[in-house]
Amino acid sequence: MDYLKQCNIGFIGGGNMGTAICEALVRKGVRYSQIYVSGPHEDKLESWKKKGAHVSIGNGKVAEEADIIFLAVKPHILAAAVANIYDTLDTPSKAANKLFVSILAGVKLESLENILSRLEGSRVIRVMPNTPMMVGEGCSVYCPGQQATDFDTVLVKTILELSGICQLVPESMIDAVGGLAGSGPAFIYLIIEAMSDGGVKMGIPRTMATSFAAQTVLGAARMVLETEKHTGVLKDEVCSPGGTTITGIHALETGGVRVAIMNAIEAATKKSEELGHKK
Ligand SMILES: NC(=O)C1=CN([C@@H]2O[C@H](COP(=O)(O)OP(=O)(O)OC[C@H]3O[C@@H](n4cnc5c(N)ncnc54)[C@H](O)[C@@H]3O)[C@@H](O)[C@H]2O)C=CC1
Ligand SMILES: O=C(O)[C@@H]1CCC=N1
Repeated sequence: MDYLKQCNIGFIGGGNMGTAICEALVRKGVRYSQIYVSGPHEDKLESWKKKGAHVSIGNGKVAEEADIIFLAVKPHILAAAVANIYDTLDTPSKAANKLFVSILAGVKLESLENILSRLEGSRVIRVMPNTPMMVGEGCSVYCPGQQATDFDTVLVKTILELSGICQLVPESMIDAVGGLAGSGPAFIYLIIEAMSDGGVKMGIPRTMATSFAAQTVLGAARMVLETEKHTGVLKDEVCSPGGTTITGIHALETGGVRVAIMNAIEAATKKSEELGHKK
């Protein structure tokens, strides 16, 4: 953490996920004066600027000033975004200090290393974070590239663990983690919204229904993590024989909820693999 408070941290792309990672860092004591962010649109950088980050339109400044550089653009933008920094890091001595951290869905280490090969001596780590990092409840994984040092790996794990859990996984698992945990928050928002709709249908005011739904999801998640009981056991503890819950479970099973959720994670994983095959 000491190093994190001294180094400069860059974001090539300051959108939803870049913002979530930055917020996680700032909550733990990194200063906005250490943050460098770039993007093509001045208006989208305004909120970063107001908080005290250094903003720039081209990506060269971020590459030059930051020690750790998050690649946080959409996957199809990557090559253009990196090409934009070749002129800045034009000697091995400038590139050698740089650690790139890719959060891009689908893009493999091999492609990242190819794209960054002109920046001799640079290193890369592929990670898959999720937006709840913003509120201290992230779920991230990482996989180091060939040139990454032990220090780089510990550093990236430290950053991601500032805000939730983070585990090392083989690269072959990252697309599936993206489908489960990267995309997962959106699946859960949909479920919370549907629970809220159900509550409203049965007469609960909307604000109350949404907060009850969200707290119920939070409470159930903590029960799974803190009791370490099997989810089936926890479910059974809520279902009284002939009661309300098992009646609701029957309705869910009739609607194919398990299959729908499994299909969603399979589809998201396959989409991530597909993104990795596009150049
Ligand atoms: N949003 C999420 O929940 C997660 C996203 N990711 C990955 O994070 C990456 C970014 O996703 P989001 O933040 O959601 O997208 P976003 O669209 O919110 O942010 C992307 C940012 O890149 C900027 N940008 C566009 N062209 C650029 C260029 N040439 N140079 C520099 N910046 C440029 C855009 O102005 C925008 O601010 C994606 O590759 C995605 O796969 C990974 C995990 C979760
Ligand atoms: O939807 C996407 O492609 C990104 C990757 C994981 C979450 N959001």
